[in-house]
Amino acid sequence: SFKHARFLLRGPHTWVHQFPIAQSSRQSPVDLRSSETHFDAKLQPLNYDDKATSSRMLNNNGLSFKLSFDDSSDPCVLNGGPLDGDFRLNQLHMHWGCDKLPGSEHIVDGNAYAAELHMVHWNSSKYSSMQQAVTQPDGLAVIGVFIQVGKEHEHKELKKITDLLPKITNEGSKIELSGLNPLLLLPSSTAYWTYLGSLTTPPLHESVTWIVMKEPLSISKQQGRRCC
Ligand SMILES: NS(=O)(=O)c1cccc(F)c1
Ligand SMILES: [Zn+2]
Repeated sequence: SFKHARFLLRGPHTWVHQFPIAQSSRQSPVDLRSSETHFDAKLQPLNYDDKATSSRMLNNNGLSFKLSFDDSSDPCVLNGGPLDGDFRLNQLHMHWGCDKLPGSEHIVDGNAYAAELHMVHWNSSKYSSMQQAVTQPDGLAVIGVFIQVGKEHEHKELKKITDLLPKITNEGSKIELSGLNPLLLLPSSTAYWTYLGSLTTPPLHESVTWIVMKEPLSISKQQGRRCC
């Protein structure tokens, strides 16, 4: 939201003054060290029950974009994986760097990616809105998908988003985007890491079950240039 945008400009090291939770126990992002992960046979495959058709793309803070979904009617529902119950897709957004600077929030064995897509869902089995769920320890599930700049391979569904970026360069500008299928934004491999964490930006609520896909998506070099 706008009121938190100014913290993004100051950087994470300043957040602890306003948000002491930044020093707490389940803060995200983390460095995912494969040697410290373990296979959990109880984990189910991720499942999307339905595919959202309508969404609104917004340049939410001049630094990034947010694609908001209508999670009241025709919800896009995620379940399975580490989740108990249904989680409705509320918004998706991306964190990116610029040119050679990586922008992913999670890193894997110390390596960062060019960008990271976040698909934010709230627990509609237990709560009645995103606003109510966002402060609860089992309130949110965020799927993180790493993005690397590939050679030719342009990810079709992601292209629907990056092609629109030049149209929302100003803060607060909005554009409709219908027919996006979040399922197609997931990589072909369903392998994922999962851990209990938090929002990665203020207000840093410790309400997120993170599901980080192991396989990155690729975007072409010129698509990546639109993200600067
Ligand atoms: N970057 S993130 O942890 O997905 C996030 C930050 C703030 C609000 C939100 F709904 C999701
Ligand atoms: Zn995010």
